[in-house]
Parts: sequence; C-alpha cells; structure tokens
Amino acid sequence: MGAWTRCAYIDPGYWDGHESLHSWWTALASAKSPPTGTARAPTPGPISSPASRKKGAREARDPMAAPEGQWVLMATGRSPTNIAVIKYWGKRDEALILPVNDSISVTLDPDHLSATTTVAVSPSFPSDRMWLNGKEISLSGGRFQSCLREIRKRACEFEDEKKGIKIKKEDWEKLHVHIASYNNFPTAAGLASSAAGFACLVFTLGKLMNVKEDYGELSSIARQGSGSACRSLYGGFVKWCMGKKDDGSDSFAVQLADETHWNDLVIIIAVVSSKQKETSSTSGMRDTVETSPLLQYRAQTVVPSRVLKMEEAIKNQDFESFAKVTCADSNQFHAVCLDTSPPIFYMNDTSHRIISLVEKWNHSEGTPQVAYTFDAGPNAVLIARNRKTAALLLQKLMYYFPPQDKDLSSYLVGDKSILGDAGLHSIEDVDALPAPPEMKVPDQKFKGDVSYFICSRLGAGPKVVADENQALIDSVTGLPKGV
Ligand SMILES: Nc1ncnc2c1ncn2[C@@H]1O[C@H](COP(=O)(O)OP(=O)(O)OP(=O)(O)O)[C@@H](O)[C@H]1O
Ligand SMILES: C[C@@](O)(CCOP(=O)(O)OP(=O)(O)O)CC(=O)O
Repeated sequence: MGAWTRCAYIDPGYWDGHESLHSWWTALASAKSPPTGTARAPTPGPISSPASRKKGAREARDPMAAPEGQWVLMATGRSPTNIAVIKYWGKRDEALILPVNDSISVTLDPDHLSATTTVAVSPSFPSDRMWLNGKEISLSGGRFQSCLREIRKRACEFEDEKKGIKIKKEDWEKLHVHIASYNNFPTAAGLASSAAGFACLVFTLGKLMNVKEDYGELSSIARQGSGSACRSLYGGFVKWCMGKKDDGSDSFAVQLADETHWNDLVIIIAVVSSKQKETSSTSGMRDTVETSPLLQYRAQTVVPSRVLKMEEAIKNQDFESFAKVTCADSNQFHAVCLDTSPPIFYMNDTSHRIISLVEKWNHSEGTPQVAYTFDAGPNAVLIARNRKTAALLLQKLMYYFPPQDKDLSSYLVGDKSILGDAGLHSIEDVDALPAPPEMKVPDQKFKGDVSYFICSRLGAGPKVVADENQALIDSVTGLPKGV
C-alpha cells in the first residue's frame, strides 16, 4: 500500500477536530504515486523559473515563502517507530537524555507506523520553522535545538554544479531550515511518535546537510530529541547502550540483528486509546526517578541480567525466553510507575484484560505463544511467535473485543491479510467465533473497548524518500504543500 493512501490506517475518530490536517493530507494524497523508498542523495528543488512559477506558485505569495529566483534545497526521509522489549524508564541526565539502564527494542514496519519528514534550506528563509501533521509548532524547545545544533556542527560542503548551488561547511550555520513532518499514526498517544519523529528529523537533516557520521553517531543525536528515538535509527532488533560517560558520548544505539534475522514474528497492536495521555513519558519518568525506591533495584540489578537474556533469546530465536523476558519487563516497568508518588497509571481495564487473555492462553499451551508489552499508555503490543499463532490470537481478541460497527476492514489496519488467515472475512465470522476454551468467563464481551488493531511485523531503519512528489514541502515556495 502506498504511503499516501494510508489515511485508512488511522482510527476514524483520529480525524475529529483535525479538519485542517485532514484537508492538508487529502490534498497531498490526491497528489501523486506511491513511494519507492530508494535511497539517494538529497534532491535540490529547482531554481524557480518563470515556467515553474506559472505551474507551482500560489496566487497570493506567503511573505515568508522563498522569493522568486531563490533556490530551495530539500531532502525527505521516512523513519520507523520502535517498541521496547526491555524498557527505558528514568534518566541520569535530563538535558543530554542519558538513561539509567540499557534498553532493547524491535523496530516496526514503517509501512504501518512511521514518520515522514521533509527538510529544506534556502538563503531566503529568515528563520527555522516546523510543521507537524500540518500545524506549525515551535522549534524553540531544547530538544529540537539540540538536534539542529548537533547536525549543523557536522554538516559538510555540498555542491550541485548543474543547479548552481554551493554550500560551504561554515555556511550551513547561517542557513535556516523549514521542516514538515507527518506521522501515519496517532501522535503523543503512547505509540512512540517521538521516537519515529526525532529519528526521522536527525536522519533527514543529516542527508540534507551531507553529514558523514555513521548511524551510531546519528543515534546519539536523535537521543537528545527523545531517548527512545536513538533506537529508531536501525531496523530489526536494537540495543541502546546507556553508556557511563558524563558527556553522553558512549550512549548510543547498536543493531543486534536486522529485520530479516527472525522474520516469523508477527506484531498485533490493540489501540485501546488514541487520545493524548495524561502523563508524558518525560515527566512520568522524572517523577519515578525522584520518588520510586524500586527503580534503583530495577536499573542496577534486574535490567542488566535481563538484557543478557534478551540478547541470547534474540540470537537463538528462542521465543520462550524472548516472551518471558518481554512480559516480565513490561510488568516491572508498570510496577515502577505504580511505585511512583503520586502513582502513574498507564494501563486500564482493557489492557489488563488483554494481559489476562494472553497469560491464560500461554499457560494452557504450556509454552508462550504470544508476548505482550505496554509503553506509557494503555495500548497493547502483542508479539506472536508466527503467523499461525497471530491468526489464533486475532480470533481470541476479536471474540472479546468485537468491532463497534460492522466494518472489519477499518477495524484491522496494516497487514490486513491476517484477517483471511484467521478466517474472518465478515462481521458474521466474528459473531460466530467460539469462546476461547482457556478463559473462565467466556460469555463476557467488550465491544468498543478496542478502537482498532494494527497488524505489523519487524521493519527496516530510516530511508530516503527520493520521489519529490512525496516531499511534504513545495520545492518552489519552500512551504508545506497544501498549507
Ligand atoms: N514526526 C515528528 N517529528 C518531530 N517531532 C515529533 C514528531 N512526532 C512527534 N514528535 C514530538 O514528540 C512529541 C510526542 O511525544 P510523547 O512522548 O508525548 O508521545 P509518544 O512518543 O507518541 O508516546 P510514547 O513515547 O509514550 O510512546 C510531540 O509533541 C513532538 O514534540
Ligand atoms: C515507555 C517508553 O516508551 C519510554 C519512552 O520514553 P521517551 O523516549 O518518549 O522519553 P524521553 O526521552 O523523555 O523523550 C519505553 C521505551 O521506549 O523504552
């Protein structure tokens, strides 16, 4: 499925109150063909000519847009999100974003959950500006400033003789950027939009500014945008090494194995709520560090041995060990939240019901079939050992959490083929599902408690989007398309 037809992946309610974003997106969606995703050097926008102005320029020009005759140089990238199986929770340095423990994550398929970002520079831009999901946001926060500063420091000379553009290393400091980004899933709803977003920003700025540093170095810059973002610089299985140094230079991500290493795994996300959460990860973990006596024990004693176990499990594709450690770590992370004063509740009754369903099924099989993990929100991320298990899991989930209306195809987004594997072609198939035998109260159903499901898999790291039609910024005006 092409990136620009992915509105269907979003909870229909997600668009409520997002009218301007919706029309912005619709305008883009009707624009052009699906992405190719192939990597390539940044593509400079054309030097505006009378012909291109006639075609592309708006009737009333924005006073902040690039004046006619000025070049706009742009790059577009797409970055995945990731879900931690050993959680990062707690900082030892708030400004540099240095964690109290190592963490490990799986990168999700960017077709289903990712950020797409276009960055542009032009001598005509008077200031740095950013638009997120079609709305202008401030770049004045320390996190955005750190990422911009660190990338600018590493920018290298760029020349395009044909287009007559030459940018010397020292010139990058003087050039302002315009940034437009779009998440193909709900923002700030516990689905790690900050991870995809900051990874994408750093990756794409790095491409635009001809940064030569390796992904490890880029990951430590993305870390300064949002800790979990450092793990989105790689596909597959990724470890964020906490590091020991005060300057954070040894706190970066490494890839443990790429997305092809263990490709049996199927990921089903139950989106329990896509509303913005009450306690952000940043403030939640700050409170935990200040008040939870359990956190120290977790960081110093529990996590180090779990990280070793997890690395072994991944290396050997040992699902039993992988699932046990994943579930235990999610539960301990939420226990640490509960141990915070005042206590933080990220999970809700639906989250607890899903845990109970998985635990009972795993127990009845004698060996884990599915692992669950929950970030700073009620949404369940369920990792099934293979497709067959994922199809069985979906049947059980659909039995307890049938859709509110009759439209199955908007109730499960992402890899919809799993519906066929589960024998669920229509709402009648859902109604006819038998009660899972392992559950004690099979008759109770919770229609409407899950907003929708996403079926995904492990995915690759960030990519350049070479097709300029998919850029979010107009290469003539230097402003977001459709705004
Ligand atoms: N595409 C993006 N580009 C740049 N920044 C982004 C992007 N998407 C989100 N962000 C930043 O991340 C913030 C949301 O982060 P927050 O941690 O609250 O939610 P989340 O990452 O979706 O959830 P969680 O980390 O708990 O799973 C936004 O306010 C914005 O500053
Ligand atoms: C529960 C988590 O998702 C916490 C993520 O926290 P963030 O990376 O969003 O926090 P900041 O570094 O303050 O931006 C666990 C994880 O991803 O490891």
